[in-house]
Amino acid sequence: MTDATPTLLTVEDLHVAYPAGPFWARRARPVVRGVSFDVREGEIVGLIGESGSGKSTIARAVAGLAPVTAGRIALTGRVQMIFQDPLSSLDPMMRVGAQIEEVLAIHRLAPRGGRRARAVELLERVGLSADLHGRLPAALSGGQRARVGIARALAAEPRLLIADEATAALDVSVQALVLNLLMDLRDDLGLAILFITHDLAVVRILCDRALVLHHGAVVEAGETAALFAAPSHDYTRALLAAHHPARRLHDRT
Ligand SMILES: Nc1ncnc2c1ncn2[C@@H]1O[C@H](COP(=O)(O)OP(=O)(O)OP(=O)(O)O)[C@@H](O)[C@H]1O
Repeated sequence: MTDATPTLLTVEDLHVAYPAGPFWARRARPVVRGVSFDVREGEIVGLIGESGSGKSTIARAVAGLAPVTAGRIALTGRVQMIFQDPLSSLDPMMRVGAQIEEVLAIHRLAPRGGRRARAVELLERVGLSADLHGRLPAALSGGQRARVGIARALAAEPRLLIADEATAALDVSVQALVLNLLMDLRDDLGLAILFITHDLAVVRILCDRALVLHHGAVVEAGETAALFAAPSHDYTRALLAAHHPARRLHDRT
């Protein structure tokens, strides 16, 4: 990563508020308050923070799916999201290959006659065999479904992937394989990834940089190694301590 690496996503002073209260007294409840960050090509950026801190809302805002009340989002190229539970994001009645081909058709990224071959290529790209093309999602393992979710996202040829707790439901060993796949995709395609997670161990392995969110605001941001080694904000220290009982004991003495 150099200064010349292109920036794919710029978020500036983002504010998001959801409608709240009864219909006769509607008001806006702010959940993201003045968040700014950028993501460069080939960079994996972690978004961490407690439940309800606004991580998914920021992801949805980048994808154009949240009620942005102020700020600016500038995105170069397409963004695709991958979710924790591919069973709910994949169509249970549709064969895996057809779901990938559907994305190719929507984005006009392969001629009708070439879609099947491209879908198989994408399955193989994520480490799945071509014969999964004709299977229904329910016939796959959790790890296979996670890979199909990634293949489907890749079909749109995004430059940025947003992974919202995408590996949280997987066994640790399967999770490691999927994280390796994401790192390979970053290396091979220059894909940037915004990775939302509760799991600080995953952030440490995967992310170049991380942003710590607290009540809808970024309280700390920096390179992952530096952030973990010397957190400067009390909230980050608390977050790290909660995940590292040994550190907490050490800090008490
Ligand atoms: N569609 C919605 N309408 C109203 N409020 C919402 C909506 N989506 C989220 N919220 C609220 O916005 C706040 C931020 O939620 P968000 O899902 O962004 O947090 P998060 O950090 O991703 O949490 P988690 O880690 O639990 O997924 C929460 O208080 C949540 O209840």
